[in-house]
Amino acid sequence: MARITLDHLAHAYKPDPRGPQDYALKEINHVWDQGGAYALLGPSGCGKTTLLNIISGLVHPTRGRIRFDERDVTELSTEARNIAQVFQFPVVYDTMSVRENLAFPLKNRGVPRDRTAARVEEIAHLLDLTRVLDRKARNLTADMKQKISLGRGLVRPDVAAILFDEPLTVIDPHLKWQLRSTLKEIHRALDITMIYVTHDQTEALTFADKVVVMHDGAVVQTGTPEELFERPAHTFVGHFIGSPGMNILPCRVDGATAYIENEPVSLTRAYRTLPQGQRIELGIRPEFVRLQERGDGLPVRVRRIDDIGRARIARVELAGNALAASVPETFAIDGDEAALAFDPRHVHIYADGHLVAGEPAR
Ligand SMILES: Nc1ncnc2c1ncn2[C@@H]1O[C@H](COP(=O)(O)OP(=O)(O)OP(=O)(O)O)[C@@H](O)[C@H]1O
Repeated sequence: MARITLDHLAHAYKPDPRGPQDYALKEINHVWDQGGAYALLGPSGCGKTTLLNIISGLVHPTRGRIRFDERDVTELSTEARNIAQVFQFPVVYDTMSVRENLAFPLKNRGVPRDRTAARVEEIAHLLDLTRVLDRKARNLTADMKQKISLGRGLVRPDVAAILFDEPLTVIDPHLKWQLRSTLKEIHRALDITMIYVTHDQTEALTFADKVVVMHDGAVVQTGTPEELFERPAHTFVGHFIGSPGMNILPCRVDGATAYIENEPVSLTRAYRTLPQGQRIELGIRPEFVRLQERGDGLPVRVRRIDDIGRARIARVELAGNALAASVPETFAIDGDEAALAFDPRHVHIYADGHLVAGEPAR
C-alpha cells in the first residue's frame, strides 16, 4: 500500500516533442493518498490511459518522476511496482475454476495455502461469487468473468494500488449500478488505494471520494464530487459534469454585476481586475436557474420543456444564448415568454475557461 506521487510528469508519444500540443499528457503534479478512492474522468483521448500506464509502468514518461511513498519507481517494471490492474475486458483463465482464478495471483507470489484460501473466500464473498467458486470460468457470462477479473485485482492484500481501466464496459447496464456500489463497499472494506479510469461521470461520482478531471492531456480539476458540482474550476468541468451541464454564457463584468448582452446579473463576488484580452464567461448550473413568469428577472423565450424524471428542465433563449433552467413544480407556462431568476451564490465567472476567484462583494 502506498501514497503515489506524480512529480512534474509529462508524456509525448512523439520522439522529439516541441510544444504542449505534442504531449498526450501535459505536465502533472499530483499526490494519490494511501487508501484513497480516486476516479480519473475525462472524454476519450484526453490522456487517462496514458497516465494509468505510466503509474503501472507500462509506459515510461518522457519527463518527471513517479514515487510510491519515498521510493522512486520511475525505472521499475510493472511487476516490481506491485500494482494490480483490471482492464475493460475480462482477463481470466477459462480452463480454471473461479476459485483457482482468484487464487492465482497469490499462488504466484508464494502466499501460503491457508492464507490464500481464506482470502479467496473473502473476496468471493465481497463480489458475490461464492456460489460459483467451483465452476469453470469458461461457462460463465461476460459479467461474471469481469467480476472474476475484479476479484483477481482485489485479491492481493499487499499491492501498492489497484488500477481500474473502464472496468464496467462489458457489464450489463442493469448490473452496472449494483457493481458500482459493490466496488465502493469493497474499497471501504480493503483500505487499498484505488484509481478508477472512466469517461462516465456517474461511475466516477459514485465510486470516488476524489475525482481528477482531465481534458486535452491536462488535469483541469481535482476535487470531491460536491466541489466539482458546486465550484467547477474550469468551464470544461462545468459542462462535462452534470446533466444537463453548466450554462456558460459570454458576458461583461463590472464590479459585482455581470451583463449578458445588456441584461444585468447580480453577483455575490466582485471582479475588479479581470485579465485583459481573455474570453470572459458566466457559468451557472441549470439547478440554480429558475424559470418564472415574465416580470422580475431576465426575459427569455422558452423553446421547450423536458421532463427528465426527477425534474423539469426548460430550454430557453436569453439574448441569443441557449440555456437550461429548472422549472418549479408549481409553474405553468402560458405561451413562450418567461423570465429567469439566477441564484447569485452559484454564479461563477471564468476567464479563458478558468475560474476567477474575485472578492466578496460589499
Ligand atoms: N501508443 C500510442 N502512440 C501514439 N499515440 C498514442 C498512443 N496511445 C495513445 N495515443 C494518443 O494519446 C492521446 C491520449 O490517449 P489515451 O489513450 O491516453 O486517452 P484516453 O483518455 O485513455 O482515451 P480512451 O478512453 O479513448 O482510451 C490520444 O490522442 C491518443 O491518440
